[in-house]
Amino acid sequence: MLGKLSWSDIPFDVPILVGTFAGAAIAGLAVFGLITYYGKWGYLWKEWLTSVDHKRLGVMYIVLALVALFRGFADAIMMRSQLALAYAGNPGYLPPHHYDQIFSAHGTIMIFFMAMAFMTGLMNVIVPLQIGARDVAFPFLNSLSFWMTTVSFVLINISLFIGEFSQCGWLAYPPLSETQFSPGVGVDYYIWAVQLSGVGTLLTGVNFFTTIVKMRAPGMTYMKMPVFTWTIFCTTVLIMVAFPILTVALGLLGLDRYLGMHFFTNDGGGNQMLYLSVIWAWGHPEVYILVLPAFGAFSEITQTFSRKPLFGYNTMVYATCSIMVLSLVVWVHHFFTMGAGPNVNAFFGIMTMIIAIPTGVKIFNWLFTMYKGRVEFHATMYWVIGFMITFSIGGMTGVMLAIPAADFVLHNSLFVIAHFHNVIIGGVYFGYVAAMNFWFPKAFGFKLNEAWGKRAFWFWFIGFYFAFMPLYVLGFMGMTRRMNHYDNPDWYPWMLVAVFGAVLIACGIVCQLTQLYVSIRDRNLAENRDLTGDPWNARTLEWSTSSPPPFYNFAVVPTVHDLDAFAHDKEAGIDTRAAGSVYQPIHMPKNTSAGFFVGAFSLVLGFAAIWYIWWLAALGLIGVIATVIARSSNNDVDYYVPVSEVARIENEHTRNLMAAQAAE
Ligand code: HEA
Ligand code: HEM
Ligand SMILES: [Cu+2]
Repeated sequence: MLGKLSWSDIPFDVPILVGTFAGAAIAGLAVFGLITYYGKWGYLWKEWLTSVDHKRLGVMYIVLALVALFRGFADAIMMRSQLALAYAGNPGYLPPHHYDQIFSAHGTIMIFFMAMAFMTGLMNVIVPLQIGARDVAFPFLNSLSFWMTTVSFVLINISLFIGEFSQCGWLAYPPLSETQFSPGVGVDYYIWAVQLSGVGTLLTGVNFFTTIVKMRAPGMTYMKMPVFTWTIFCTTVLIMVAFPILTVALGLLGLDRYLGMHFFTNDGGGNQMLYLSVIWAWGHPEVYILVLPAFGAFSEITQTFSRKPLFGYNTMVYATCSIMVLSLVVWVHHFFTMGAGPNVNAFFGIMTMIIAIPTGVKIFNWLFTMYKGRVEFHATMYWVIGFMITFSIGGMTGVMLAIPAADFVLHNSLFVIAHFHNVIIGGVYFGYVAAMNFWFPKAFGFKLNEAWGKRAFWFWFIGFYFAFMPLYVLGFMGMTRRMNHYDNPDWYPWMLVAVFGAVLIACGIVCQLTQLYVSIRDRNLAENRDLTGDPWNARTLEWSTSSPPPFYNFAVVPTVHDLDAFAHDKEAGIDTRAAGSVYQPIHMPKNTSAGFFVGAFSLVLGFAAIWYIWWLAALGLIGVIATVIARSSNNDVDYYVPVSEVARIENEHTRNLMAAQAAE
């Protein structure tokens, strides 16, 4: 009846998990109780959970990302403290099978649910506004993508309390991940969670690609598109090229596990090396999917806070496109040691090193943008400057790894771990946090507190160096990755430094939470409110509408005359909002619960398939198909906002604008 599921799969004997479960249950009940107490269920359901508004979906993605950050960081601090203890005969507090699940969950969650969700959230909030559109091309699909991502994250968290998670690292290499060596449900949890979220990401890629190609405001040619939109454009291309590869790789692994096929086993004619090639053909573009939007955010922020147009817009665009193309031809650098031969390794090594050129172009463009600018050292700029320093170091160590001969020594060592946290934290995470500080007033109408933002920055920045520089040293000393205990006394002091760094990062996260709390508390103070819609005197279209923007974004679709459309209009004295002009009724999509239900049924399908509960899996699948049919046969999906409503909202914004001007 319940497939493989039985009481013994609930880990009552692991105190950490029971404690976590109790904590999560209490927190969940508290949230549930508060929403019920304040009678907010209706509001939450109608305005948020069933919303197809890109801005709201974006905010929900970022909330998901922050939750994933806590979960991923909890795993990280457990690994760091284990390795600060588990030395010279002391086994530490995490048995190997648990430790292995932790690094696998940490990597999977941080990449798929922290970084990807954060990035998708940012593109949702910003891109349609930046190109002068009223929504994305396929609003319902957007909601569906969000729910696919969310249920996948739920699925991973279920694995904490029912069964186990994969012990095979964030990419589940066979043969370890085959049934023979991983007979439990851990790898199946991994496969289903990543597959479902991958579907969501692919749909997002198609959606935003179409949006950018088809829905730019009149006059916005490709070379007048804001840099952030350019980076998202390249990211969506990479998503459309790379994510199907991931789906196939995991699909084949799933066939091996579920139907006893032999794609990646050594017997029966399969070959595990094939898996490495396929998974990295997705995996390497994936890291650029994450970092390109961060580059876009840095470009917007640097030009705004340097009070200058971006230095070298054209080269920035060409550099982004070259990185996009090059990132598709370097994947073999992840398995130089596999034995493809010196010629193959040389080709991929050289291609990898070439990426340093367009990336360097970008770094120098940002520096020249700041050069002779009136740089305002706003909290947001701290993250940008911290990024330029940290990312350059991480990029250089990447170039070291790109030398096949050097990689033969460094592969699988902590040097690699140090390299990629160096680029991911210094590049991706710093970029997203900078973007959040920058665009927060646009999304909510008030600014984030600067003092706490700076404190968060310093903790993260210094904490990063303490936590990860020791790993470079340890890598040179020969310490391999994914170790759960060791005996070498020379390694021990460096591990203590690393755990100290992780504690500093924890303080950084606490400061970020405090920043959010303080900003929400003080949101009505005059200095925090953004009544103008343009708090930073910025250059692109999203700042030309109110903060937060009305649900239709623009009452009158703006016409673009130049690069940095809004800056141009401000200088030319053009009233971008065309206030007083005759409004037209606005065509908008209606909210729908279909995305939520497809997500919910997918969760049932995934969970049931993991546990071999086939009748339930069938029900889940039928639910998905039925919801899709119901949605497709529903013609009542859109409506027109009447002119009177538009005029009311716009007049209110005009009043705010005038009040703000009078206050100045
Ligand atoms: C956002 C994520 C991100 C980014 C941007 C990068 C960027 C780069 N990465 Fe990294 N990498 C990862 C994430 C990332 N990587 C991950 C997650 C792994 C490991 C996964 C795993 O095994 O689990 C990995 C692993 C990895 C390996 C495999 C190591 C191994 O397993 O043995 C290699 C080898 O070539 C490599 C190389 C590079 C290079 C050359 C760059 C370049 O793009 C860097 C370019 C940037 C600069 C060089 C700095 C700025 C430039 C200048 C200031 C100009 C002057 C510089 C020069 C002339 C050198 N990376
Ligand atoms: C916030 C601070 C962070 C700390 C302290 C931290 C710490 C760690 C540690 C200790 C490991 C295991 C190293 C080993 O194999 O011995 C690890 C692995 C990893 N981390 Fe992080 N990490 C952090 C943030 C991140 C972020 C933000 C990401 C990605 C967005 C990330 C992605 C990964 C990945 C992909 C792995 C590899 C997992 C595997 O081996 O399969 N980490 N991290
Ligand atoms: Cu790579």
